[in-house]
Amino acid sequence: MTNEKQLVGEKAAEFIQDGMTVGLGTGSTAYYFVLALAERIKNEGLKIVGVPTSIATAELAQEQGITIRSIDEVEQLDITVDGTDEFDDDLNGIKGGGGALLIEKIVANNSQEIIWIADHTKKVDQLGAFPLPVEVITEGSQQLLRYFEEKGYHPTLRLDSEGNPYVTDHKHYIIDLHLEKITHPYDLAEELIHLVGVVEHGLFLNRANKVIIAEDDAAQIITK
Ligand SMILES: O=C[C@H](O)[C@H](O)[C@H](O)COP(=O)(O)O
Repeated sequence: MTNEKQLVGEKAAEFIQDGMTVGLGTGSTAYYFVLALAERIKNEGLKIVGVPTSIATAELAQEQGITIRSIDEVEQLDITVDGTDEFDDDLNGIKGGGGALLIEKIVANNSQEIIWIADHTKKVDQLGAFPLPVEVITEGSQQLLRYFEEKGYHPTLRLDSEGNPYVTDHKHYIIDLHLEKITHPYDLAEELIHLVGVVEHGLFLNRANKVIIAEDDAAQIITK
């Protein structure tokens, strides 16, 4: 059986050119991109700088011998390759299932081109079946949970494998909103970002330029 995540990760690595500064996404699909990029660096002598979007990706990139810099050590990025939890026909998406949405969004905002890589399950007609992650500061998180409950957003505080609140790389909590259908993503994004205590949310709207998706055992490129 085809490993779809590996297929699209390897395809995305073909888009990287010598001399580029490259945003390195987070998650089980981005993992394969990082491995494929490291292969190209070893085999072809590409000189690239990677900007990781999480501690986990920074560690992986270092293990693989990729030169890394933080987002504050580069002026801007040529390209970012990242996974996604869902995306629709407009290439709007939900990200943050792996808890890395904050730096992923900062890196995305400073990238000239953004490619998402996805197995076939990630394409949806309407966003929302995947719980929408909202990164919040720890203090006041109970109040935000109550607010979301009252709004009918069906919030849950994300827990780690031991049942404790999940803590992000930047020491925040994540509240997942179980919305099922997001009919007005731009309005929701606007509401969330203005709530005091919310650091960032996982709606990535009008950001990706391309999605590489696995369909029928082949990598298909969807361009905006
Ligand atoms: O926080 C995690 C990121 O947004 C990931 O890119 C997203 O969750 C997709 O991850 P995966 O490729 O593991 O499904």
